Amino acid sequence: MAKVRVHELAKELGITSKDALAKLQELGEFVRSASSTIEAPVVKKLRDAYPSGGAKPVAARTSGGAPSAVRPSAPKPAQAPAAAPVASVPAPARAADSAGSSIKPGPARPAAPQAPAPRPAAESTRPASRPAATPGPRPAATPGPRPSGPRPGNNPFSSSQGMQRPGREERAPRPGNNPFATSQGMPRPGSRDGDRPGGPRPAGSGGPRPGGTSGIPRPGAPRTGAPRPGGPRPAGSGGPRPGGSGGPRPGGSGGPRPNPGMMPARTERPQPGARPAGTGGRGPGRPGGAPGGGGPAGGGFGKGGRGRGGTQGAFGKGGAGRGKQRKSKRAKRQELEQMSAPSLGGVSVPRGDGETIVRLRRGASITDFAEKIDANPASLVTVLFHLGEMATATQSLDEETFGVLGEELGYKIQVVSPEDEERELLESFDIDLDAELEAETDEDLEVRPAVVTVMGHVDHGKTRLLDAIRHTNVVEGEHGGITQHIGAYQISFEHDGDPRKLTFIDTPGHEAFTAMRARGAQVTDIAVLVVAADDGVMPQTVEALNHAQAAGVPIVVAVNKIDKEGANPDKVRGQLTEYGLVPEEYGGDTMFVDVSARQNLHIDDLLSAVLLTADAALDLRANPNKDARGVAIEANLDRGRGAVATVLVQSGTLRVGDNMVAGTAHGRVRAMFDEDGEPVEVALPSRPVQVLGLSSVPRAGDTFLVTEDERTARQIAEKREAAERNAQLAKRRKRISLEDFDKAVAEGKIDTLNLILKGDVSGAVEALEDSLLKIDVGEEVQLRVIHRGVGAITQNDVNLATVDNAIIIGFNVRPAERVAELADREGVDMRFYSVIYAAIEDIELALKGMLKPEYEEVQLGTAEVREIFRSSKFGNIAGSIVRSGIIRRNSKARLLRDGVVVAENLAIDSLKRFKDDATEVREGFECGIGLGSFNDIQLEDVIETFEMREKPRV
Ligand SMILES: Nc1nc2c(ncn2[C@@H]2O[C@H](COP(=O)(O)OP(=O)(O)OP(=O)(O)O)[C@@H](O)[C@H]2O)c(=O)[nH]1
Repeated sequence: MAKVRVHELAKELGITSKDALAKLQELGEFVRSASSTIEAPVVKKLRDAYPSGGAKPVAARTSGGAPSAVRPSAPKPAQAPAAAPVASVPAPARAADSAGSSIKPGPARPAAPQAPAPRPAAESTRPASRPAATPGPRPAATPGPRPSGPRPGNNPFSSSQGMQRPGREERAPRPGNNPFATSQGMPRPGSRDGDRPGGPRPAGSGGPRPGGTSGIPRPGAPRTGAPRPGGPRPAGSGGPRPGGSGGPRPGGSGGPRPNPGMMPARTERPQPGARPAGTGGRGPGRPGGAPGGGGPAGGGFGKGGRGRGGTQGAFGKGGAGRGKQRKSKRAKRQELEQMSAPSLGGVSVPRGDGETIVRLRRGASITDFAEKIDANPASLVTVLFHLGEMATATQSLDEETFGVLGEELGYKIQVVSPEDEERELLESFDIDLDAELEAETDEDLEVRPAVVTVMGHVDHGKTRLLDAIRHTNVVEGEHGGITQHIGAYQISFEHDGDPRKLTFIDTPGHEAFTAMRARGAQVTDIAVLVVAADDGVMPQTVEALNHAQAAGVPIVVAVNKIDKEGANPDKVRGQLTEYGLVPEEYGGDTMFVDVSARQNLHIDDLLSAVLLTADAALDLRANPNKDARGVAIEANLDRGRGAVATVLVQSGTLRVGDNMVAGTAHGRVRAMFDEDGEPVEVALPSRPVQVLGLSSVPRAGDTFLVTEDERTARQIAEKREAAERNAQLAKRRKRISLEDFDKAVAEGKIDTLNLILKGDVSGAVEALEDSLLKIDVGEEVQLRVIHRGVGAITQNDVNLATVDNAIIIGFNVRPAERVAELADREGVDMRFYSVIYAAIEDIELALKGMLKPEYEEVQLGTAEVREIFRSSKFGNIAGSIVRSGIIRRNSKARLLRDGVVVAENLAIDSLKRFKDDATEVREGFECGIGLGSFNDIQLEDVIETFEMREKPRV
């Protein structure tokens, strides 16, 4: 939003630019040239000086929040204390009081109470309709201009204003609160602040980093999520905390209205090509961000820099002394760009050309995006809000949300997928697994044993069957070792006269299977589905079946317990036909083998069936002549031996002494053991072995690989850990939800709505499924119930939903506590119903793209305004005390006066505790609140904050 330039205003007032400039100087406002822009209060001053001039309210033109371009004259000889309420508090007093109030009483109070009559010029932004609370006349109403005399005002930089005190000589230096004025300042015993170049504390000095360097980009430096030099940290915010304790954080506050004209704080010599400091907190395309570090301690919240400063008081501090002269071409250009930048939701953001690709890591936040496009994160939050999505600047967003935002702004956002992330990670270590596989020829590949998982309903004999199979091992007993459970084992047996091997995952049940799949590990080649012939198909049979089918793994059915009375293998065959497993003898392609695990009946037949199915359906070959790659099956921490992991080699050969990384664990293989506890020197593809020597315990399903040296392994592990942390953050948002299902379909992301149905009784689940399947879904989408079951929603359900992007429907059932947490972490949408029709209606609406989320307002907290710090640059800052709940930055807000809402649709644009940016401030504490461009704040106003939360459907 453009600000008024001197010549424009002069024209409006019917005077020449020269006159206007002269008058401004007379009024104590140094403005460089006729084309300089001026701030509302200065405009007001000039208007007041020419009362007959145009009466168009200029404040409205600047109310859009554009930062000030006022060039206050510097240095000023003396100034009024009116707008600098707490600057004169001696430093020790501030320190002593640091735990409590940031708004000091006593001598630090503004002089306003002494001068109730005229209102400061800055208040001219107040809507005219408001009843004037001040009884005295406003300056504007004063008949006749007062050309040169000092007048009450709140411009701390103006030499010609200030509250005149009786008995004081007008121009004599007086103790004031502008630490940058050469001729004033509360004398401090022993203080040499005034002598120090750059003021008492260089602006934004929050730590040891020189402000100048904070703007230097590091080309090619990978971003790990941590703040870095050249990143979004604002000028001089050198504090160790991300975001800097002193400076405006990328969250967008702290430097709510940065001054475009100012150069980076503390950057005496701007470095060519250096990124302007203060990126995080500044407006699009603006150079300075100079308000930068919140460092100044001039007021309750900060002090000024040298020579000139923005706000004294709450957010106050000055920029570098010579900023004015240093308004570079770039600064001007950016100012111009900003003026012409399109705005959405009242904010200006730099736009892409629709082709610009922005790559973001998983778990990236608006701040990360803002950094890439050089925008103000707070503006992006606003834009996103106008697009119907709510997020804070630092909250991790999912790809879809970024997509919406990017599209609006003309950027193509690519969120790096987990696979790409892993690939890129490995590529950075010169490891390219895909290229490795592609380069393999038939000569390199050798047959490997199939990897089998046994699944089935509880008590149908999985464990017993695994035992029976293990005992068929023809080489068993050769080593005389004690058989032990290591999570997997390999057997050798003869099939059609050939010696063959099979590897069994020895953790029966589909839990492990799904957990591994959820981690992207496809370990199993074939599933053996155990069904007790006397019991038939049971809920977990179906669940296991669904899991195997979802993974596209061929199934062999073991009809167990045929020795038992009442065993009815045919019934099992018939039942499973209904689930798509048609026995060969019925003309299907699934092999059914009747066995008795207890009596060791037909176990060989079962193994043959597994082999035949594997040979028929799968190409089981791998290259053994390379470094090993594989998956961790299970792991535990052993007191004596440290981390013990059972890994399955999938390709290559694993050797003792190899350096390996498994998930986020790394180390050197100290020793390997097989399932008989025998030491192993080498492990070929499909061979499970127990490995000693890892730094920590990997998770089941973590992939492992052998690296050239230990350092590489460690670095990969560390990077994976960082990536995982980020991914966790991103997952907190829903993967797929009913509300955005149609959007996902429209974007071609999915074409099937996968559902998992859980209910309290099977009748209800069936009824629900029947009704759902009857919904006319149209041609573009499909509805698939990938699993249904009776009972509470389990971890497995969530895992399955994670893998297959499904939504869980709970009918009269709830998830266990930890399951709800898991779902939340994984971003799985769970919905609960107690009326079937409600569920059907929601699904129907979702399929039609008509299910919109419902939001309700939830109050977060209230704060009472106790002090108002006026700043021509940042607008008014409400020095407040939190009366209830919490005040959170970026949250929505409204302003109440005497219980009546006087302003809606506000946002906590900036939030400070003392000089530091705060994310939130709790009840009982004081803080400085900036409401963006909204300035009509009065003492005792109540700022109420709230957020819109999605209403759960019932
Ligand atoms: N008669 C008979 N009983 C069997 C057979 N197989 C297993 N059982 C018995 O069935 C019971 C359950 O067997 P498990 O092997 O523990 O079953 P599971 O499926 O592993 O059970 P969970 O681990 O609880 O899921 C045990 O008492 C076994 O002895 C069989 O072929 N015939």
